[in-house]
Amino acid sequence: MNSEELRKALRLYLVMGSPNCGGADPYAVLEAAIAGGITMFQLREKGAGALQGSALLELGARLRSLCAQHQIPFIVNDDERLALELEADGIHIGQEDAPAAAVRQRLKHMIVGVSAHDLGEAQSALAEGADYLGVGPQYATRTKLDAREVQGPAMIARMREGGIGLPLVGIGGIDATNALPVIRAGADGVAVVSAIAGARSPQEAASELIRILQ
Ligand SMILES: Cc1ncc(COP(=O)(O)OP(=O)(O)O)c(N)n1
Ligand SMILES: Cc1ncsc1CCOP(=O)(O)O
Ligand SMILES: [Mg+2]
Repeated sequence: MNSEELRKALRLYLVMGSPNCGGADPYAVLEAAIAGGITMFQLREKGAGALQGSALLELGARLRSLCAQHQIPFIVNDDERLALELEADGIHIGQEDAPAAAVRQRLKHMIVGVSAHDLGEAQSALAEGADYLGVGPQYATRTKLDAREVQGPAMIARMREGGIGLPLVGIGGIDATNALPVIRAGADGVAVVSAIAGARSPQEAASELIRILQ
C-alpha cells in the first residue's frame, strides 16, 4: 500500500478489542462497523477481561479474515508475534513499546504505525521508518487509563507546521460531535474505540462518522 492509499485507509480507523464491546460479540461489532463504512481496523485486546493465548488467537483469526473479505487493512496493537501469527497488514506501537526502528527492521513487509505526542516524537518516528502516526489523546478518553494529557487538535497542526507530512490519524475521545476539528487541523483521519464499539448501533455510529468526514 502506498502512502496515498494509506491516507485514505486511515479515514475512519476502528481500534477495538473484546473489552470495548459492552458484552456484544466483537465479530458482530466489527461486521456492523464495516457495513457502516470503517476503512481500517486495529485489534487492541486490552483492559479487564482481555483475552489471551489461544482465545485471543482464535478471535484474532476470525476478525482478520473478516477484514480480508472486505479489503479492510488489519493492524495488531503492540504484539509483533501476534501480528505475524495472524498475517496482519501492520502493527501499531507506542512510545512504551518496542523501539520503532527495530520493529520496522523486523517487520519490513508490514505497515508500522507509531504513537506520537509531540513534534519531537513525530520526527523520531519518521526517522525510524514509521508509515503513519497516531496522535492523541485529542480529547478526554475513558478507554485508555494510562493515556497522556489531552492535547487537542492543535498538536496535529503543530506537527504539520513542523514539516511532518506522514499519514496521520487523531485518536482519543473522538466522536461525531468533535471529529471535524481533528481533520481540519491536518489529520488524514480519526481513530475511535468507544464511539463505534460502545455504540448502541456500531453500524449507524460508523456511517454517521463517515458522513461527517466526507
Ligand atoms: C491509531 C493509534 N494511535 C495511538 C494508539 C496508542 O498506542 P499506545 O500509545 O502504544 O497505547 P496502547 O494502545 O498500546 O495502549 C493506538 N493504539 N492506535
Ligand atoms: C488507544 C488510545 N490511545 C490514545 S487515546 C486511546 C483510546 C481511545 O479510545 P476512545 O476512542 O474510546 O476515546
Ligand atoms: Mg502500545
